[in-house]
Amino acid sequence: MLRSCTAGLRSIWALRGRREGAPRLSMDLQPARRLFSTEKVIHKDWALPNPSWSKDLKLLFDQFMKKCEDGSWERLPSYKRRSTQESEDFKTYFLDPKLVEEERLSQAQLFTRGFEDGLGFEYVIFKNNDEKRTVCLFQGGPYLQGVPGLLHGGAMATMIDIALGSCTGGAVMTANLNINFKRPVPLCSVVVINSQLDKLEGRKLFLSCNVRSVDEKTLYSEATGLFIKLDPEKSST
Ligand SMILES: CCCCCCCCCCCCCCCCCC(=O)SCCNC(=O)CCNC(=O)[C@H](O)C(C)(C)COP(=O)(O)OP(=O)(O)OC[C@H]1O[C@@H](n2cnc3c(N)ncnc32)[C@H](O)[C@@H]1OP(=O)(O)O
Repeated sequence: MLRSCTAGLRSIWALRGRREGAPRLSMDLQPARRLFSTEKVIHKDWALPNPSWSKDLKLLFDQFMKKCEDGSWERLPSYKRRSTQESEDFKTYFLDPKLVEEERLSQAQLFTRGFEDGLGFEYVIFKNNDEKRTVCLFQGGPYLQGVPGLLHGGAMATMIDIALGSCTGGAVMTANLNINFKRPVPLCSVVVINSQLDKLEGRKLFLSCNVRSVDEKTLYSEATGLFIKLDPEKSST
């Protein structure tokens, strides 16, 4: 497993920088072109295959894309940054302007999308709206190591949080996350996170998920989460 991971790393480094394109632009470019390139990076959809994806991940991706054809499933796009409108909406709930400098905020990005291709979180989420459930395909790269050769539990927790959150829609916050780690996840392997909305009670959304190997034989983790719809009348900070 580690050998294939090293081989993967070599090709990852060879490809390094190609995905975003923009950072490789030389500094003598006109400001307008730089701005255009930056915009392209911000609006790039990261939930699409790239050369670091393993055969398993690509195969599962293709299977779910087929399921999307009749409209029962949809692939959720994933961006590094929220749109200006979304950010403004969220600010009304909890962002005290005194807490984060505007300049810092302009640099903010979703941390799961902050790694080079294949080194961190590679994932895509498919949603079935009628059944109120999602399937997240996740390949955790070598920079997410905890115990040597294994995925860090915090990285798994992050993906579980995102997978459960993707079942909710709208402005919510995680209030409680409860995870049972049953088997360690090999680094660079692909896991499937099946999440569902179990119960909606006022502003409270109760969700659960399991994390399995691609062949479904290994149950890596089980988790439950409580998400709370934000109340526009209340500030959370
Ligand atoms: C613009 C949005 C765009 C969305 C796009 C969607 C795109 C989908 C795809 C991407 C998905 C990404 C997901 C990302 C997920 C990341 C989430 C985080 O990291 S979040 C970061 C990590 N999270 C944080 O930092 C959250 C920090 N915590 C908070 O901000 C607040 O505690 C709160 C907002 C969670 C609730 O506050 P508040 O609104 O004042 O609510 P109350 O106190 O009034 O309670 C209401 C009800 O809930 C009960 N209840 C509450 N808590 C618990 C609990 N723990 N245990 C049990 N119960 C609890 C409470 O008893 C009451 O019940 P009842 O009496 O009605 O029966």
